[in-house]
Amino acid sequence: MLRLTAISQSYGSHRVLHDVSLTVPRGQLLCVVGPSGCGKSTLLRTIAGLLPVQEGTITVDGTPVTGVPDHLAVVFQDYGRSLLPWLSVRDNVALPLRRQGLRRAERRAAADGILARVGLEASARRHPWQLSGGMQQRVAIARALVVRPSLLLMDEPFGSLDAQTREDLEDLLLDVHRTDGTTIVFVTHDIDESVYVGDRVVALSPAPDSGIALDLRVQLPLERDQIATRGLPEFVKLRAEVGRTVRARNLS
Ligand SMILES: Nc1ncnc2c1ncn2[C@@H]1O[C@H](COP(=O)(O)OP(=O)(O)OP(=O)(O)O)[C@@H](O)[C@H]1O
Repeated sequence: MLRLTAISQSYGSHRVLHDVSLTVPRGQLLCVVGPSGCGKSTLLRTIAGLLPVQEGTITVDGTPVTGVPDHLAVVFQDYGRSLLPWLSVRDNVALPLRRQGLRRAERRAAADGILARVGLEASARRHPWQLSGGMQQRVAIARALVVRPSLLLMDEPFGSLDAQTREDLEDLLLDVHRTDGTTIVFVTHDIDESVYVGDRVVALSPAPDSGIALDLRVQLPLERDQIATRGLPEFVKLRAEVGRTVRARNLS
């Protein structure tokens, strides 16, 4: 379980988060929405231990976060820069396993298993620059999953992909979430996407509030379908509710 208690973060005199408290139960897929500059990435980087906590506390399974937590993986939007171009796809995915002391054959077998999972088994020997953007982001997701993270943080991971690829990766993420029960915090500026993939949607307010404007449970069937789910009255209602809250607070 991830627990944030009274978190406040500033850059100099610019306060970005104020008194944010949030509990994310194990296995939940939480989406964080809000306009550019409201602090979504700051929240994610703070949870990841990449920014020091200035005020408040963050715990993962009861342990305070003081650096990068164990069993954490992060996927950023910029897949192009996150992969090492001189390594094959398989070696990119296997890289995080070096720290776990696994032998080379074990690392490769684990990487191949995850690559099959994300539909890239045929590309294991290729290099990232030989792949499309969507395939590169699949590699980045595979590299995050290979460590079997208990907490997966994603910062607009599909933001720069075309619509079809984006939908495919949303469904891949849902499959991972359902199968592995990984706790996921997923930042997006796309309200539709947040309702489609989320178990829960939290909207952040920009300054001066700099807090949580909305915290909504998504009560949609677990089996989601890009066409059918988006046409459900409940989906339309939730999307409107998030959109109304965001607009009422001038969040987008
Ligand atoms: N390293 C930094 N130094 C100073 N100010 C920063 C830094 N990083 C972010 N900011 C500022 O903090 C605010 C929040 O930024 P943050 O990136 O967390 O927002 P965001 O909601 O993720 O935005 P986006 O959707 O554009 O990625 C912005 O006003 C931004 O300019």
